[in-house]
Amino acid sequence: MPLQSYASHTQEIEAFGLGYPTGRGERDQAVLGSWRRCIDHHRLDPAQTCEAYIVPESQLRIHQDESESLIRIARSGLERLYQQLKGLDYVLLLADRHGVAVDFLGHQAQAADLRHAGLYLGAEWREDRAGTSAVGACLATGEALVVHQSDHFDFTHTQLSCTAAPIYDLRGELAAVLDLSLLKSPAERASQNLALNLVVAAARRVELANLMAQSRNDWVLRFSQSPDFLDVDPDAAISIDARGRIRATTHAGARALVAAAGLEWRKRPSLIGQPLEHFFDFDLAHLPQLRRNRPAQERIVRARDGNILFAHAMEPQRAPARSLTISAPQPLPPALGTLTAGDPAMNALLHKAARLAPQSLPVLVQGETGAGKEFLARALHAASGREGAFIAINCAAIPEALLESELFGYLPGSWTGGASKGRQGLIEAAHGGTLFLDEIGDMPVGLQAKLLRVLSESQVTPVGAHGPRHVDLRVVSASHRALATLVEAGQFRQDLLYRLNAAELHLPPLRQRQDLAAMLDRLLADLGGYHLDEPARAALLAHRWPGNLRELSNVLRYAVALCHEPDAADPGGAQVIALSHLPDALQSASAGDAQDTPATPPLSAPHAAARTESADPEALAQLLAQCQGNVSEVARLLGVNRSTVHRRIQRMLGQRQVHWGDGG
Ligand SMILES: Nc1ncnc2c1ncn2[C@@H]1O[C@H](COP(=O)(O)OP(=O)(O)OP(=O)(O)O)[C@@H](O)[C@H]1O
Repeated sequence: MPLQSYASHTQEIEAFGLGYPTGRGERDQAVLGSWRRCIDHHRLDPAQTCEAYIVPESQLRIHQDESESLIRIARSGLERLYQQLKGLDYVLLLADRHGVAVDFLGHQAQAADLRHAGLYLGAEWREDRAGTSAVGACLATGEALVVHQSDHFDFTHTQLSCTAAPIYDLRGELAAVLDLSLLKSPAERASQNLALNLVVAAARRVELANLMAQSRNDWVLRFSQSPDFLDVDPDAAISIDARGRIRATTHAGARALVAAAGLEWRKRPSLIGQPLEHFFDFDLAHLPQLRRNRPAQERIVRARDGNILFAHAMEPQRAPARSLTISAPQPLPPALGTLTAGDPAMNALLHKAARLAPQSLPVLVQGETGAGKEFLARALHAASGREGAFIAINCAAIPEALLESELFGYLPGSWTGGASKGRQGLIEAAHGGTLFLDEIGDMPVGLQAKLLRVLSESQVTPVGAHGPRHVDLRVVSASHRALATLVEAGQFRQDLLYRLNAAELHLPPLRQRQDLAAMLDRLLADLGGYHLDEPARAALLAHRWPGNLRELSNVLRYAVALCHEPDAADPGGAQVIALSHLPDALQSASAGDAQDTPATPPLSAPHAAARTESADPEALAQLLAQCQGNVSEVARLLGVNRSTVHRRIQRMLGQRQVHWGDGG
């Protein structure tokens, strides 16, 4: 494909934007998809050119810190790939999920040219900033692709040829992009086919290495279509916990599981936590037969859809893995240290949190409901050294009409329902401190634009005020919903997401934590020094904790209350919690079933009727009355979070209005 002039390049994209076919039939669909997003979604103008942007050094360090373990794991794979391509002038970039190049391998002799072209450490290739590029389009679609010369949206980059492949984390989320680029390339797009194969294979190997590094205490099952490559270069891998449930997968592993269960990829449920036998005709007990002491040709497994694969099972390493780092990790600040009892993933997350705490960088905390997102936000504030207050606001709990005045405040007389003296908003109240935006995914789209302005300009304008006021804020936000999915559905602004998630912390669900036993002891000590007998401990350890730490805390408080009752089995009322003190669901779980049932304390009839998502409105109303309108108490009794209760109340009120209206 010959190089285009600035004028014909701009014309082609503009014509495409207006719905005309492109002059070049050979344009790849993935490239055209990116052009469409650049025009319709990012509102970029092909006539406007812009040099590559390199983030400042201090920001680059934060991006590198966030991707530290990935960079370490990816490094040897990148170096191998770079060596394979030596002499061909390729540059290798590892970009994080924000599109910033956090690692780079290229000719130092060409450093100035590479930096100028954006093929350099710190270059930011997000689609909304740089237009169509291999990194940006790969981040937007999660698919590997080539963006060759005039495929680039911005004329500035049309000398480059770039090929990128996605790297997914163990939860199946896009974590990074591996990019192989050339400053000068042959005109033919097909010249990059080999680069595409190489980069896809390298990304797969990085995912495999990541899974191996993080699954030392689990079984790892690696798959291949052919026995010859099984032990040396498998296609996919999954890890399995001691109860035979999927703990982690590579991207190809996830695809293999979805195919094995005969599911459609787009409609797949969460794979993590599912038993192995949902996907294959064997279970945990069969894994030792798939170890390497048998020839690869004999290690055949059958998927539920009838497909045959070759498998290699690697048993958990019993001895704790020796740390690669020479120095001992720094102790955690006390506020953060209390959130772990030794789980390796939690420890790693908290060390990252400790590095982020003193910075003003916005942090997005993700995790299942009850996993401790607000606890972590408070600990980040405590460890930040910021002198202002910690101000928390639950965006799901405040009616939309009030949320704006709550956040921004208002001047006297600016609205009829307001206090006569006006009121300071929560954003201003957090000046010098931390603003915690809980359930940020529920913020109305109109307010999202206003919040974006506050974050980008550090200024807030109260309702009715003429001028803005400066605010010094640290924003921590949280959501149990995947915000990227909300962005795709048009319910959350992408530019706001980029403002909020400069750093992301993913809290592991309690069922994946290895410190459950120690957490039990710690929480019981905090409750006044209680102990568990063996059956009770076994039942608690076997439970799956769908409500996470909130559920655990409720169950323990319930058990503590019961173990004080006069009890024939324990006449002395010693502070020992027995199986009979636990909620019924946990007692039956200890008999081997009901693993997925939330173990909230037993409920009375209205409690039970109010508990399901399609809750009986009358039962919910009754429960609210019993708790004198205390939503937190209702949430505690139902074992759900406060925003769920608020959502149900709103639904209940809506249903009632319809009912009354019907009745005339
Ligand atoms: N580290 C912890 N130690 C002890 N209890 C905890 C811890 N973290 C959370 N909890 C318990 O879980 C409850 C819920 O915690 P938190 O509000 O931080 O969770 P969350 O993830 O923000 O929940 P939601 O998504 O429902 O808002 C707390 O009220 C507390 O009882």
